Amino acid sequence: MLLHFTKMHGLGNDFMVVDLITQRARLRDEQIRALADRRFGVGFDQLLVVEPPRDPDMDFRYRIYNADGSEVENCGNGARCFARFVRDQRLTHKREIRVETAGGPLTLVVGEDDRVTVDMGAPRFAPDALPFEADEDRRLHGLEVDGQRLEIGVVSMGNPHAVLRVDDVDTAPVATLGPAIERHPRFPRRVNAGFMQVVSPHEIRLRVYERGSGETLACGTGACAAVATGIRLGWLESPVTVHLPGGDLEIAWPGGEAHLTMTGPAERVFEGRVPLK
Ligand SMILES: N[C@@H](CCC[C@H](N)C(=O)O)C(=O)O
Repeated sequence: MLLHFTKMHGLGNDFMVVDLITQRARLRDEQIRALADRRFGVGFDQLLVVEPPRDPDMDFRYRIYNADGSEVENCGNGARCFARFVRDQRLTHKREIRVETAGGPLTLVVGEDDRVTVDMGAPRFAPDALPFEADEDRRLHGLEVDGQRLEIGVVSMGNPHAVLRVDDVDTAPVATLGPAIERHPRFPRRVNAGFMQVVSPHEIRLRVYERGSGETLACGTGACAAVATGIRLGWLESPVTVHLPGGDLEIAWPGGEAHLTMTGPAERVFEGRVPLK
């Protein structure tokens, strides 16, 4: 069969978006990996799938797969693209859209300027939420990686994140430490690894080595995880502008059990049809 898709991106974190409401398909892991291939396939960091909701209070089910074929709980940049997509495809006319994800419900709000604000829920710092094998429930945890002792924050934004503060993101060893943190045995379901440079209380620079996709130009949940960690540790104050290699996100979090909001762009690139082998 030929699968109709739309290529989109949020700050260069790129997606293949597939509507499985008006077309029928089942995508196996190996098919997702083949489609994700940047030379032989469509090429993307994540595949986003639009499905009918299982919960009648929701508008859609939002499913997310990494380039390695693994299904994941949440994707922040993807959530903004998802909101643009369902409106552009006329699957809804709503500006406030409720979606169910494997990591819990999300609310997506499309502004008049087409920027999308996502209610990302409350960050969860309990190690069991990721999960992370911790000796104690602390704000910073020691982690031995490649013979070095790192101090990391751990936080779930529906999906798991480790956050490491660095002096300069340009020289941070993201390509070597990133995969070592991602697959560290103390993270049994692997983890996304964020490298954060604090510029001022309202501004950070961030690079993220994503679980299942490698380093991306931007990571929405990673930006939320870094800001939540920085505010909890007293390094940052809400709101915070996050400078990622692909552009900027605005993150606000009043603290405690309050929800984080993330605002940024969502761009459509092209549409196509690809054979499903
Ligand atoms: N790009 C994303 C996160 C995608 C999922 C992540 N790689 C995971 O495995 O949890 C974002 O914008 O949040």
